[in-house]
Amino acid sequence: MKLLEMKHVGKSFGELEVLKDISMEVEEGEVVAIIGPSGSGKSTLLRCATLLETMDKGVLKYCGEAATDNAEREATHYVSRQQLAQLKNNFGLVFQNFNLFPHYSVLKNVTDAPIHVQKRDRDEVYKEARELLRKVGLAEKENSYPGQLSGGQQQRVAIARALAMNPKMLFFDEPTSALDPEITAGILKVLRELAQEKMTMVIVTHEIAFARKVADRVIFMDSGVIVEQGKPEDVIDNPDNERTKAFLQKLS
Ligand SMILES: Nc1ncnc2c1ncn2[C@@H]1O[C@H](COP(=O)(O)OP(=O)(O)OP(=O)(O)O)[C@@H](O)[C@H]1O
Repeated sequence: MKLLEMKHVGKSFGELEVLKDISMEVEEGEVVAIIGPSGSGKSTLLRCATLLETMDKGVLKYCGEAATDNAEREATHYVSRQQLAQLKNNFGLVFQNFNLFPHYSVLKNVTDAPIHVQKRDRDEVYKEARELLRKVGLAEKENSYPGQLSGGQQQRVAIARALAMNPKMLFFDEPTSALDPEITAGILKVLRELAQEKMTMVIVTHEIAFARKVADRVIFMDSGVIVEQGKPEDVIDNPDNERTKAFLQKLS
C-alpha cells in the first residue's frame, strides 16, 4: 500500500521555482532518504508532504486519500481544515532543532498531544509513553526537562513524542545535523530498530553515510527535481547520473 503519493508537485517562492514537477511515492514499511545539495528543495518537499507548506501545483495523497482536491497540474486546493487535521494524524514529524516544549518534563512532552489533541485515555497514553521512552533509551529521564538533556537525548524525546501519536509514517528533517557523529550513532540505532518494526520513514539528510545505513531507497534531488532514485548501493555507490556523481564526489 502507498502511504504517500505526490504527483507533479510544483512550488515557487516568488520568482524562485523550488520544486519542479516532482512525483514520488512511499510504500508502507519503506525507509526513504532524500539527499542533495543545499538549496535543492529537500526541506520544501518535506514541508509540502507534511502540509506545513502549500503546494502551487500537484496532487498529494496519504494512504490513497487525497489531501488536495485538484486535477493534476492545476492550482491546488486543500481539503477542509477539519479533514486536514485528520490527515495530519497519518504522520509524525521530527525536526533538526527538536522543537520540544522547554517547560514540560520529558514525559509531558511525549504525552501532551495524545491526551489533549487526540483525546486519548490518560492512563493508556502514560503507559505507552513510558514504553516509548524505554525504547529510545530514556526511561530514566522522564522527569527531566529538555534543557537538562544532551542534543541526542532531546532528539530521541522528539522521536518518542512523534511515535506517541501512533502515526502511520514518520518524516524527519535533518534529524542529526545539530548533533556530533557519536550522538548520531544513537539516533541511527533508534531509526534502525524502527525500520525493523516496519515503521515507514522519510528522512531528509545531509549525511550520506547515515542515508546509506538506514534507507531502503535513496532519492537524490538537485535544483528542484528528482535526478535519480534507487537502492543506496546503486544511487550512492554506483550512481548513473552525472549530477549525482558530481555531488557525491564533492563530498568525498
Ligand atoms: N519560505 C521561503 N521563502 C523564500 N524562499 C524560500 C523559503 N523556503 C525555502 N526557500 C528557498 O528555496 C530553496 C530551497 O530551499 P530548501 O530549504 O527546500 O532546500 P534544501 O535542499 O532543504 O537545503 P538545505 O540542505 O540547505 O536545508 C532555497 O533557495 C531557499 O532559500
